[in-house]
Amino acid sequence: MARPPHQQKKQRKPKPKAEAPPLLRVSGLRRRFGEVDVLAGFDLDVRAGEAVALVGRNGAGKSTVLRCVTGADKPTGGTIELDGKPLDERSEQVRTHLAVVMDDMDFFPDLSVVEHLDLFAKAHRVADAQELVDEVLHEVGLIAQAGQLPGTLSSGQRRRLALASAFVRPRQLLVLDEPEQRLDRAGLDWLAGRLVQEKAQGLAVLMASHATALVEAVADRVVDVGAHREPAGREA
Ligand SMILES: Nc1ncnc2c1ncn2[C@@H]1O[C@H](COP(=O)(O)OP(=O)(O)OP(=O)(O)O)[C@@H](O)[C@H]1O
Repeated sequence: MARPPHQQKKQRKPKPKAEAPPLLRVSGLRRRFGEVDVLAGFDLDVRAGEAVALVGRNGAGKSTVLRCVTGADKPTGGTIELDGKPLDERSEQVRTHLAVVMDDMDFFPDLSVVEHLDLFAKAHRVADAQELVDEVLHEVGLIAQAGQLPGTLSSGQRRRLALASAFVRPRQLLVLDEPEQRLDRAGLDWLAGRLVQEKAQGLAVLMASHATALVEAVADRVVDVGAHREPAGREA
């Protein structure tokens, strides 16, 4: 039986959700090399749970954006904020937000695969580091190579180690520069699945990529860096 009106629970309309502030906000980013403005006012927002792919021709400036975001390069102008704080603060919070896999990752020549991952996990004070390292080693297919030194790995295995290092540490934003490089078909499928899973867990992904299938599988938004500029050699 229906309750009299004064006893009925009020059906509250759900309040419209204020749009979450972006985890990463890049505003008016400029980077000049010599006489060339590689980036001339680049804007980008990336929200938690979102993947953004930077695409574009060779030399468009994709890695330059990522290098500025990770603090590896210093912009000529503009601002970069991570969780509302200027990136150049390099605060503990900012450092623990970012997991980075760039093109040119170096490894210690005298530390084995498992020692690298242990180092990453323990340096970031991960609880149950050993368990997580073991899980990730299995996941990236490097369990048989756990005791090998980086110099004895194939280039694809080194790429898997670089990716593994991002998955054994805390992170809110994953920055990946052409993560598809040197991965075989199975590796590409695994990576796509893993990045979709990262998003589902509320993490943000920013990657530069030339791999159309990976971009299509993972990215919520695709940003063509330097789309407004002519390819090298065609500029007036
Ligand atoms: N340290 C540097 N000194 C001078 N020029 C640089 C430097 N770093 C990058 N550049 C130039 O900036 C431009 C953009 O380079 P960037 O690596 O960002 O391109 P990209 O879009 O990532 O290209 P690719 O698809 O080939 O990886 C290129 O013309 C490059 O030569």
